[in-house]
Amino acid sequence: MSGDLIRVSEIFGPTIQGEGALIGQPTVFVRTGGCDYRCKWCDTLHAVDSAYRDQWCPMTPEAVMMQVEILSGGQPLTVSLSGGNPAIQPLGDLIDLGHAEGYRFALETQGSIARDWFSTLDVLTLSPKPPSSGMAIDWQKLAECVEAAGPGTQVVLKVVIFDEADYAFARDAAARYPDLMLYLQPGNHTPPAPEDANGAIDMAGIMDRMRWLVDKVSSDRWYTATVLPQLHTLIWGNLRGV
Ligand SMILES: C[S@@+](CC[C@H](N)C(=O)[O-])C[C@H]1O[C@@H](n2cnc3c(N)ncnc32)[C@H](O)[C@@H]1O
Ligand SMILES: Nc1nc2[nH]cc(C(=O)O)c2c(=O)[nH]1
Ligand code: SF4
Ligand SMILES: [Mg+2]
Repeated sequence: MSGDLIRVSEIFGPTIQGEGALIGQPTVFVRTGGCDYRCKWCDTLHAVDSAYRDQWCPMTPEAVMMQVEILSGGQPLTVSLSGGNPAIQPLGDLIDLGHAEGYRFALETQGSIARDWFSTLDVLTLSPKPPSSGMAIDWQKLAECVEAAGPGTQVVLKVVIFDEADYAFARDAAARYPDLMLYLQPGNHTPPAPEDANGAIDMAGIMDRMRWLVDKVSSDRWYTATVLPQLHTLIWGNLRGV
């Protein structure tokens, strides 16, 4: 048995990756519990708020990998590590175990904590939080995450956009990292309450925001940005475990 225990909120799939660089690709999710942020609009509070920690399960890397193998039918695919903030957890051994069996690993984090094992990931999505989140950006920490990933890991940026200030923030992020792909994702202003597993969603409102975002990117001639909705939200709304 190896390493420290990983605090797991849920493991589910296979489903498709609904966001960003790997959108549409089959994946199994490992969602860790606990986060150093409290974004106003977080859509995953059941993996953030410590009121739900009794639902989080400490697991060995071997136990997590066994669950991933059962869900994937033993056929290697990309494992998506999310949270909460998965950077809080000791995930290096899990990544090594999975790699030995042909699995790939993508991780989503806000960029507040850098880990040396970022360099063993296949894809690192950094999602710095814009003003609407109520969180303050630490550009130095984000830079440490990019540096920790190194040349062997594909690093991309993904920014959630609710309003003009968020859009300006995304432009700033793009200017700081002109060589990284940047995904703009319209915010879901109707995120689920943690106790509500099937919450309804204001799809028309999200699509209005998506159109506004496309119009802005087009009229600004911002041709290096990629605008994508949360595909899983379009398909399943706020349903959990998909
Ligand atoms: C739930 S977070 C977990 C990983 C990490 N804590 C982070 O924020 O990147 C996964 C992704 O969902 C995005 N997200 C969270 N709430 C959202 C919302 N209400 N609308 C759109 N995207 C949201 C986050 O910005 C992040 O890119
Ligand atoms: N299908 C699907 N795609 C996702 N992309 C990012 C997710 C997340 O909550 O981190 C997520 C999720 O929960 N489901
Ligand atoms: S950083 Fe991610 S998981 Fe944490 S509160 Fe913000 S959106 Fe939610
Ligand atoms: Mg989500």
